[in-house]
Amino acid sequence: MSVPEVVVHRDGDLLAAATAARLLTALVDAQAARGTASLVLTGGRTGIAVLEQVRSSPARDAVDWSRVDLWWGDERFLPSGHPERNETQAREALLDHVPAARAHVVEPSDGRFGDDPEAAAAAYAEELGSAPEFDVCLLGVGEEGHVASVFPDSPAVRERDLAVVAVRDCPKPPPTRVSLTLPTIRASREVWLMTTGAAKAAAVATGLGGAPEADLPAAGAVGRSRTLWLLDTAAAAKLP
Ligand SMILES: O=C1O[C@H](COP(=O)(O)O)[C@@H](O)[C@H](O)[C@H]1O
Repeated sequence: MSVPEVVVHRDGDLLAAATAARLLTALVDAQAARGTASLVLTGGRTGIAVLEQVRSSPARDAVDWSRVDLWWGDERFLPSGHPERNETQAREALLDHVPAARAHVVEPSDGRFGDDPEAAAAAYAEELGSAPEFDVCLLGVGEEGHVASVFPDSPAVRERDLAVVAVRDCPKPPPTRVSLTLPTIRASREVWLMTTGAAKAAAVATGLGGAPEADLPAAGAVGRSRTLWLLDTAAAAKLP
C-alpha cells in the first residue's frame, strides 16, 4: 500500500481545475497502457466540480470515453433521476456530454429491486466481479471523515467480506445509501481524496495523522500505487 502524498491548491476552483487535468492524464495513460480505463466517481461538491472541469477542458477528447468504465464509490438510494442521486449529478456535470462511457450505476430505489438497498448492493458487487482494480478512485471527505458512504464507527467501516454494502441510518441525508467498502477502495491503483474548506480541516489533519479507520474512514482509503490528498489551503490549515 502507498504512503499518502498531499497536494495543496490555493482554492477550490483551482483544485477542481488541476484535478481535472490530472484525471484526464491518468485516463489517457491507463488507456495507452491497458486499452481501457476504470474510474470510480464520487458525489459531493468537490467531486462534481471536478467533473464539470473535465467537461469544459480542451483535453477532454484526448480520452476515448467509449473505453472508460465508470463506477460509483457510493450512491444515495433514491429514485432514478432524483437530483440528489450522485449518478444524476455526474450525468449533468459530465456523462451526458461525453460519448458512450460505460456507466455502471447502482440500482435506484424504484429500480429492479425496489426499496431493497441490500439487493442493490449485492447486484453491484456482482457487476464489479471478483477482482476489481480501478485505475483511479475519486473520493470526497466528509466533515467527520467519511469516504464514499463509509461513516465512522458504523457497520460499513468494519465490513471485511463484502465488496459493496447497504448503509442505513446514515448521519448525513439521505439516510439510505449503497457504498463500496474500504477493502474494495483499497483495490484501486490510485486513490485520490479531494476536499476543500475550513470545515474539513480537522478531518484532514486527523486522517493524515494516523487515526484508526474505524474512527476516521478516510484514513483507511489507500491506493495500491498511490494515495493523493488533494486539498485547498483552508482544508490543509491544520496540517503540521
Ligand atoms: O454525501 C456524500 O458526501 C461526500 C462528501 O461530500 P462533500 O460535498 O462534503 O464533498 C461524498 O464524498 C459522497 O460521495 C456523497 O455521497
